[in-house]
Parts: sequence; C-alpha cells; structure tokens
Amino acid sequence: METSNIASSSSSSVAQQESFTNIPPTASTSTQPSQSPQTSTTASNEISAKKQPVVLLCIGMAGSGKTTLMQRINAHLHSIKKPPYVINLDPAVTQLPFTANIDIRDTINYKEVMKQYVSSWLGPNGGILTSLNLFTTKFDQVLEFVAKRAPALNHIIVDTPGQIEIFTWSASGAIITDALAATYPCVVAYIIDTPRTTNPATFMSNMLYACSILYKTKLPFILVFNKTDVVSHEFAVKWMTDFEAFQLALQKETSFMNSLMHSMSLVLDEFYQHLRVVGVSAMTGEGINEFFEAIDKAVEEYETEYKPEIERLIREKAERQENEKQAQINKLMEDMDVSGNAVKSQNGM
Ligand SMILES: Nc1nc2c(ncn2[C@@H]2O[C@H](COP(=O)(O)OP(=O)(O)OP(=O)(O)O)[C@@H](O)[C@H]2O)c(=O)[nH]1
Repeated sequence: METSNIASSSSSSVAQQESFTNIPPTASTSTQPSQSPQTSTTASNEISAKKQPVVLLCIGMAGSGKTTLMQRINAHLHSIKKPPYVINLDPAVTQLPFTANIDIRDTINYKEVMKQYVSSWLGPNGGILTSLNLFTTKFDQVLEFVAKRAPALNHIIVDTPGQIEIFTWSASGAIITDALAATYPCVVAYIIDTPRTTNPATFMSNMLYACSILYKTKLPFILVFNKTDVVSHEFAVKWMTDFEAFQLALQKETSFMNSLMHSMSLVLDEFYQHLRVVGVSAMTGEGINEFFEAIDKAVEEYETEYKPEIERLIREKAERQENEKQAQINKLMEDMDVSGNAVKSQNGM
C-alpha cells in the first residue's frame, strides 16, 4: 500500500498535516470495525467539563456541495483568525481545495484497496466502504491527534464520503460519529442541493433521508440549503413551516404516490420541529454568518439536551461492561472453586 502525502496545491490556507501509523489494506483479517475506539480508554468515556471545540460533520448527497462548503467554512474561520482542524474522510475525492490536518487518503489508497480485495469483488463503493473501515480501525490515533490540538481549537470540521450511505449507514460511520460525540459537542450539517430539491417529491425524499440520519446519529442537526446563489431556499422554508403550502404543491403532482406523500408529509411536520434551517451559497459565501449562528444554537442544544443523554448512554455502557466483567470473574471463581474441590476430593482431602 502506498503512503501518499497528497497536499492540495490550491489550498487557501495551510493546515499542519498529521502523519500516523500506516494502515495496510491487510491490516486486519476482518475489515469491519467492531468496537468504538473510545470504549478502549476510560479517559474519553467522560465528556470533559472544559470547553471543547465543536465538531461539524458535513453530510450530504453526492454533489450537494460538501467539499465546497468545507472550503468556505475553512476560509471564513481563517479570516477571523480561528483556523479549524480539518478532517477528510472521503478516500475517493480527487482534489481537495483545502489542506486537511488529517486526510484518509494519506493512509489509505482506495484504488489499491479495490485491487487488493479483488477476491471480494469490490466495486468503487465497496472500495470506499472498506477504506473507511480500515481507517476506523486506527481512529483512536485520530482522536489522540485531535485531543492534543483541542485546547487551541474552536472548530473541527469533517468532510464525509460523497456516497452518503457509506458514512451514514455503515458501522464505521457510526463508530466515528459516536467516538467524536462522546468527547466533543457534535453537530450534523446536512447539506442539500437546493436547485435539485424544488420538486415536492424530491424535497420530501430528501427530508425523509435527513430524518433517518437525525434519528440514527441522535445529534443536533442543521439543514443547510446550499447553492442559494442559483435558487433561493425560501420555497423550502415555506413548505416546512406552512403545511397547507406543501399540500398545495403536492396537489400539482399527478402521481399515484400522492396519498403516500400526503401521509408522509404529516409525519415530517413533527420532524421539522427539531431542525434548524439555513440557506447558504458555498460559492459566494452568502448566508455563512447565519450558518455559524445556527451552529452556536445547535451547540447550546447539544449541551442541554444531547450531552446528558450521551453521558447516560456512556454510563450505561460502562456499567454493562463492568457487570459483564464481574460476571466473568464470578464464573472464574466458581470454576476455580469447583476444580479446587474436585482436586481435593480426588486426593481424599
Ligand atoms: N452555484 C453553486 N455551485 C456550487 C455551490 N457549492 C458547490 N457547488 C458546485 O457543485 C458541484 C459539487 O460540489 P462539491 O463541493 O464537489 O460537492 P460534494 O458534495 O463534495 O461532492 P461529492 O464529493 O461528489 O460528494 C461543484 O461543481 C461545485 O462547484 C454553490 O453554493 N453554488
């Protein structure tokens, strides 16, 4: 496996790249990570009381503008002298317009992974997923790098693979998300290609997807309508706040799916209550201040609502592990006792 140091030539700002143990594609017999990195250390099992940087997970369909928005966020934070820590988790991206502190491509060559796992018949998506799985096996190292830098940081921004399901529906995605959220306030920015969402059916499909990610990640969520320089996101805000307006738009559709869409829109009405919505143009920078205001509010929400729940889950998990450990010790003691008695009786004692 190659260890390439792919630094972007067009970077507007230079971040210090971390280098860590190479991960060969044959690093593990199973490429499916099974345990969250934070479960192996007790230190990160508690969410630190001191102020931590915000982790912003940029998730969205291919082409929605994740990378361009990352570049915009990066440039904005540099301009206010608060450079972020940048993590790229997309092994297949060909060019990044910014330099990442941690770049999955520095340790994993996904084309090489596809070749080496040829017996598994990996296609491009299988290659990306396997690359992410391999990277996740070393995510504890990433956490260590981040922890060292954390005191001087305000934001950690994370770009995810274009094939959205590879991050949102994989064990690796869940492990990475949980590991970060266990230590830092974590916010999901779900990026939507606004011009491609003006059709009510497409809009609703996108909202249903967002809904599934919200319930999967259980993290504060911002709906980011991108590309507002092409189409304003006002229609979306209207549809989300005015049920009748969306119903009216749906009526114009003459699909046999209308009644299903009508029922689904009722469900989504509840989901909209849990969201923050912003319109941005990653291209022009329009709406970027509102975006950062939404992040601040999402962090407050994380502190008051999400953090106690995450801490409760961590405590429960620790208790469960402790109970299991105790049960194993008890079982061992019993076995030793039984064999001890057995040995004694054999010796006529
Ligand atoms: N007009 C306009 N175009 C944009 C904007 N943001 C991104 N784009 C364009 O949309 C296309 C996709 O942008 P990317 O940033 O590569 O999108 P992505 O979500 O990272 O794409 P994947 O890596 O394939 O998932 C590019 O041609 C961008 O120039 C925007 O705010 N306005």
